[in-house]
Amino acid sequence: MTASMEKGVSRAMELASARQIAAQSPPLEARPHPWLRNAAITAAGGAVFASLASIIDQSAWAVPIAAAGSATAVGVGALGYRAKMRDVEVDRAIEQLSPQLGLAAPSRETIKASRWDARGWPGRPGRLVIRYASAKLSLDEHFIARINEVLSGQAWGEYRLQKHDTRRRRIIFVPTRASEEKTVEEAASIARAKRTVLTLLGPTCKITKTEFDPVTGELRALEASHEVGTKIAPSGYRNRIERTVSGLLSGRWRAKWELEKDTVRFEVRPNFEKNVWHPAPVLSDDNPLINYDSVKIPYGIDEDGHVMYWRPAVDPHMMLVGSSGTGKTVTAHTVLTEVTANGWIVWVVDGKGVEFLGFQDWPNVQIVAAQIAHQVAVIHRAWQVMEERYAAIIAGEAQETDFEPLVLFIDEFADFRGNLLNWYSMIKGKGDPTKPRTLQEVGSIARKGRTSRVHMVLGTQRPDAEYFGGDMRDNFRMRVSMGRLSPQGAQMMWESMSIGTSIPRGCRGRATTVNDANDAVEIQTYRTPDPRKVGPGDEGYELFEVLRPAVARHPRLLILDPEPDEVDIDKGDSEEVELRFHNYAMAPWGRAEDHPYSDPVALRAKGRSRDTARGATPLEILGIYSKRLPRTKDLLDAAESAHARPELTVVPELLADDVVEDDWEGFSEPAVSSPGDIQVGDLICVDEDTDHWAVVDSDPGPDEFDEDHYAITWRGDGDSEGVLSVPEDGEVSLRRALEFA
Ligand SMILES: Nc1ncnc2c1ncn2[C@@H]1O[C@H](COP(=O)(O)OP(=O)(O)OP(=O)(O)O)[C@@H](O)[C@H]1O
Repeated sequence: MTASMEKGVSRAMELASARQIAAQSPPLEARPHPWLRNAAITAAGGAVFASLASIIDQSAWAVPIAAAGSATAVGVGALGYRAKMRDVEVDRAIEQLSPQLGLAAPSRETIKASRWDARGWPGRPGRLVIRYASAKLSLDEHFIARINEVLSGQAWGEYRLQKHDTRRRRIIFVPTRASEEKTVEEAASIARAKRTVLTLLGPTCKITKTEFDPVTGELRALEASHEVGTKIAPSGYRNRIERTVSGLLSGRWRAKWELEKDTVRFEVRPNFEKNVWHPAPVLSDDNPLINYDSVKIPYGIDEDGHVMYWRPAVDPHMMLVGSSGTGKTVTAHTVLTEVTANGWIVWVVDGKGVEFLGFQDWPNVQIVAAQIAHQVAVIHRAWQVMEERYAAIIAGEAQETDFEPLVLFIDEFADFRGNLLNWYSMIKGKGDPTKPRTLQEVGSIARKGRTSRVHMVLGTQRPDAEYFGGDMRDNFRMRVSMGRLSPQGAQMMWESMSIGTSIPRGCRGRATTVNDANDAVEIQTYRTPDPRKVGPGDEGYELFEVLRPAVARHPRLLILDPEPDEVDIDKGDSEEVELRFHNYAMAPWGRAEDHPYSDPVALRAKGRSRDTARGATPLEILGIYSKRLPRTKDLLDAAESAHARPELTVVPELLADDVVEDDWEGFSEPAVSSPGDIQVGDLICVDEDTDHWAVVDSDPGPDEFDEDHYAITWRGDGDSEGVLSVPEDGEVSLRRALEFA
């Protein structure tokens, strides 16, 4: 990156005002201020009178006269010096105001400062009368604001307009009242804010309102009307304005545009919470037959604290997308705990096999399928429930309100799909279709599930066009994308190359979703502890008490061994019958309490855990575990049922902080690009010295403050953001998402 690129917006603003200051030549000639001479004459006069007193034999008066003379001399000197300082300050204001008043050279006729108050040194004028020559100036509606900005930039505090007499071309400013008085710095920042907004939104812009923090007195919001609706229609332009205003004022600012009304509100952005623990579920009724229509599942909050909800009766299925470590599973756990608190049935297909183990004995979770044969069975049975309910409605034997809702969670759908296809290729028999029916069943639930109250929560790393195209995608209107999306992922998820592409990577659980107004918004998802990983004394543990449903309405279930097809001995079939896909899909189910030896929860309760030392090393898996440690048969024993998961103790996951992420995964090697070629979603180096890279979050466009420059808005990995100004012929170091490189 070139040195000129490091110039940010604030520098552009400084330049803009520097240009004006440069225009104010020549400076005023200093006024004569003989304060030292006057003080000396006064002191000398005192001395003369003191000596005269002695001569005329009144020597008792000599000392008092000498003292009074000295004191008067000091007073004369101080007043004279103060007058000089005041004149210097007024002259400086005159010089700075001349360009605003359209004068080629500053003139002392422009400002008359009077009614000085003695607060501070050398005091401040209680009234400033400003005269201007051309009536044309007053036609510019920013005229007064600009003058006020210059006045606020002096060391006198803040002023307000008292009177503008356009006929006599005279403006009177007085200090703001004590109650509304701001520090010089605050006043300057307010003036700068107004000025920035006026500059960015053009001469038709009017500041209509300002709001201050009642406690600190700081500017909190500023509203404006404008007539540049067409110009600001592209979101990139609005983004640049927002970021420029934010860069110039203290704190993070955002803009709320009312495009139809041609108004905008700039306001201080609330701080986004980084960790929001899942609040206790709010329930009206936990009977699923009664609460069905009203259930809303909260899963996070936006930056203003508004809660985001999934309403299954309105949007039947939910899709959670996000790459590894973004918080997808935590959000799925949030949804699961809410769904079960409402008394709804939950079935889980745990694509990775370990993410939902902690919920195996959670009330109202009937089954957690961790291995592929069971997962196929769970999906098939959910599909069967749907079909039979559907058939019952068609036959007039039932109606929707008769059905208890069932939510099928499929976590890590892409992993599951891959495993399924592999597994199917191994068990597929003669006459079986080329692809397992399971995938069709998922599609079918997505399309028809709502009528029979069979819902899905589907999590996956990326929404692949191959299986989320067309219908399938449209049936998942409730979507959450966790973490930062690639531009292509954003197109798939949000039909926009930019939505969700600039989520800061350093903020776990940060996501994009759609709010009730159907706008895409950034949210912080709730954090729900995982019962498998969080034990007594750990952070979040006490939450289980409020999250765990008080009543288990639905019994835990197990998938039992599949039954082979009946053997036709007459036809000479061998006694060894291979299990086929349909045998697994139709495997019988039973209540967990009736099958303690197949129940992983019961087995775990019996305390069959792996020898920890043995589990810590991969040597055992390689079959070369040290003979010095006794080899136990626990693991094998635990697998006495062919399909029960033998082990629930899993080597702990690395903590998020321990993971050294590859910052550039999915991005190209750095290359040099011209600013006009930069796209939303590119990573650019915003500071060469610190090697600070950030993601571009809107299309680059002309820099309103600097001719022949591009302004590029960016967001960093934390909650930082900014705008980079680059000359049109300058260069930017860039990494592009690989699918676009
Ligand atoms: N909402 C959240 N608030 C705070 N921290 C979170 C949140 N969600 C996730 N995290 C942190 O991020 C870690 C990873 O989350 P999670 O396991 O849900 O990711 P994931 O997207 O499912 O990843 P993977 O696909 O690898 O399982 C969690 O262990 C937790 O420390």
